[in-house]
Amino acid sequence: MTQSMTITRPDDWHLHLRDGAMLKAVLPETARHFARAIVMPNLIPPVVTGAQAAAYKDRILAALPSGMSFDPLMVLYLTEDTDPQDVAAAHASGLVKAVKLYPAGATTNSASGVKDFNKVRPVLEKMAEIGLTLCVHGEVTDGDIDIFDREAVFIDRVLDPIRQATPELKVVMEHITTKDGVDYAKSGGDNLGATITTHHLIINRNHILAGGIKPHYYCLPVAKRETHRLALRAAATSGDPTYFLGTDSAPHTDENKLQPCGCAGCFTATNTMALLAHVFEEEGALDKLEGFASQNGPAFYGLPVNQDTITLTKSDQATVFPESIQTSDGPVTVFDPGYPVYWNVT
Ligand SMILES: NC(=O)N[C@@H](CC(=O)O)C(=O)O
Ligand SMILES: [Zn+2]
Ligand SMILES: [Zn+2]
Repeated sequence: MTQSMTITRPDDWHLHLRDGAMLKAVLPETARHFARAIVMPNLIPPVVTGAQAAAYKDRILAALPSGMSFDPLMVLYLTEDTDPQDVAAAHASGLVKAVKLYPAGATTNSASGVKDFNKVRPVLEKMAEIGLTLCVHGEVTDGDIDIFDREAVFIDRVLDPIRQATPELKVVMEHITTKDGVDYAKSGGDNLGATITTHHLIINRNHILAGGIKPHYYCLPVAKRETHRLALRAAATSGDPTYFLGTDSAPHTDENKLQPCGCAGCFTATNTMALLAHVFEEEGALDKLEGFASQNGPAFYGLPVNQDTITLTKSDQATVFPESIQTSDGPVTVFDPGYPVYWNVT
C-alpha cells in the first residue's frame, strides 16, 4: 500500500553548510527539500560581522546548483567584541535573521565564543530593542560539570539569568536534548522557542555507547538517556508552536569523525524528512509534522510560510539512502537510524 502526504515545503532552523568543497557537496542535500535555513556561522574564522555574513551568503548562493532555489538566512557569531551597531545594521538591511551565542569551548569551532556573559550585555540589549533573535548553544563548558548535565546547568546558570535581565529578547534554545530543555522552553512564553534535531528523536546515549562505540552518532549536545528522548518526541509531535525543526545537520568528513578525538556532528540533511515522517507516524502524529517542519519556525521568526509543497510517500520497499555523500575532502557518512524507513520525499 502506498501512502502519500503533501505538506508546505519545510525550512531548517539550524543548519551547518560549512564552506568551500564541503559547502558545494552538502548544499544540494538541503536545498532539495528545504526552502530556507538558518545557517550556522561557526566557520574558521567565524562569521562575526555583517560584511562577513554578506560574503558568506554570496558564497552559498554561488555554490547552489542551477535550477535549485534556496534562501540562506544568515546568522552572526557573537563574540565579546561584537559591535551592537554592526549587528543592528546587518539586521536593518534584512541580511541577518539571528545572532548565535556559543559559550567558548562548548562545541565545534566555538573558541571565539563568549566567556564572560556580561561582556555581551550591550549587544543583547540592542537585539531586544530591534527584535533580533538570539540562538543559543545551551551547554556550560566548566570541566567539572558532567557532560550529560551541561544543558540543564546552562539553563539555570546562564540562560535564565539572561532572560530575566532581558525579558524582551527573543531566544531560540538550539538542539534541545533534555526534558529540562523541553520544560523550560514551554514555560517561556512567546519570546522563547526551541529547535529539535531529527537524530535526537531517534537515538539515546545507548545508541552511541552500547555494543561498540558509534562515532557517527556522536554530536553535541550529546544524546541523553531514553526518558529525555521520549520527552523530545512528545514535544516535537505535540503541535505546540514552541518547538520546531532545526536539523543541526553537521557534516564532517569520515576522516575527521573516525579519530581518537573525533569531531561532533551528525549529517542528516539527506534523509531528515523521511526519518521525521517515520518518527511522527510512530507517534501517531503525522498530522503534526507540517507544523513542526514548515509552520512553527516561520511563525517564531515572523516570516511567511513557504508557498510550495513537498510530498512524502510511504512504500512497501524500504527506502535506500546513500551511505555517504562524496566531497573533494572525502566522504561524509549519512545518518543511519539503524532500522528500515519506508518513507521518502518523492
Ligand atoms: N552539533 C554538533 O555536534 N556539531 C556542530 C556544532 C553545534 O551545533 O554545536 C558542528 O558544527 O559540527
Ligand atoms: Zn550547537
Ligand atoms: Zn549546530
